[in-house]
Formats: sequence, structure tokens, C-alpha cells
Amino acid sequence: MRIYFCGSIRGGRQDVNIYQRIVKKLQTYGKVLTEHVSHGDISEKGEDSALKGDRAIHDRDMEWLVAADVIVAEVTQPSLGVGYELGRAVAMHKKILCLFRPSSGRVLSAMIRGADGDSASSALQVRDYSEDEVETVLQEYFSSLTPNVETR
Ligand SMILES: O=c1[nH]c(=O)n([C@H]2C[C@H](O)[C@@H](COP(=O)(O)O)O2)cc1CO
Repeated sequence: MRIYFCGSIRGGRQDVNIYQRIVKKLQTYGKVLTEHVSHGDISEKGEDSALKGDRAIHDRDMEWLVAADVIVAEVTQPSLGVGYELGRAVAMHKKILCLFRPSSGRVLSAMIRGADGDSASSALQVRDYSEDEVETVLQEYFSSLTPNVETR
């Protein structure tokens, strides 16, 4: 299974430790195409754009998004890039799990929470969670995926 993980980079790196926990768990289900999002050495300036350039980052990430079987996004720290990735993924009819921590005191954008169709089979699902239950929430989601989503 190919998994695209979305998390804030230029939107702020406050949650990088939780991104690391999420990616570690996701790697037990398949290949995480965007593992770099969880790397502690990527600052809020982003990947080294002198080397890659923003267009190269965008085009690579869109290729990965097309290739992905499932998208998992940590949406607590607001990020334009994550919002863009989610909009593109919805248009591609991908399966999407958005993870939000209400303990942050933030209120999730209506454009994300409102995209959840509210049924267990909805393509985009929003799960409120607390940090200590992150692995359990991921386990529940991946065990509920239909068997025709290719595994490993
Ligand atoms: O350097 C980068 N590399 C990269 O892969 N991204 C992608 C992956 C993240 O899920 C998302 C973060 O967007 P933003 O930087 O606007 O917070 O965009 C974003 C940047 C910087 O915008």
C-alpha cells in the first residue's frame, strides 16, 4: 500500500514529533511516500529549495498523490499546502483520513470537517483524537479499509 502523509511544513513545524509517531505507525501498513514531512531537520523554510525548487517539490508531490492508495493528513497545525493536497486528493476520489487534536484549542476549517460525508464509507473522514491514542486511531482506520485497497 502506498500512503501519502500530509503535515505542515511552511505552515509551522510545532507538531513534527507527532508527525514522526504517525509516520512510524503508517510504515507498518505500507510505503510512506512523503516520509520527509516528519523529518526533524526540515524547518519551516521547507526542503532546501536551492537544491530542488518549489516547482520540483510541487510536481514530485502531485505524482506521489496520484500514486497513493490512501492519504493521511495531520490537520491540527493549519497549512496551505496540506489544504491544497487535500483538495486535489478529493478531486482524485482518494481515500483520506484527516487527524485533528481538539486539545490544541483550534477549530478545524469547515472546508475540511465539512468534506466528511459523515458515514463510515465516506471517502474523506475526519477523526478527532488525543496524542496518546494516535496509534489506535490509525489501527482502527487501516483495519476498516476495504480489502480491494492493495496491502503492502
Ligand atoms: O518543502 C516542502 N516539501 C513538501 O513536500 N511540501 C508538501 C508536503 C506537506 O504535506 C505540505 C506542507 O505544506 P506547507 O509548507 O504549506 O505547510 O506540502 C511542502 C513544502 C514547503 O511548502
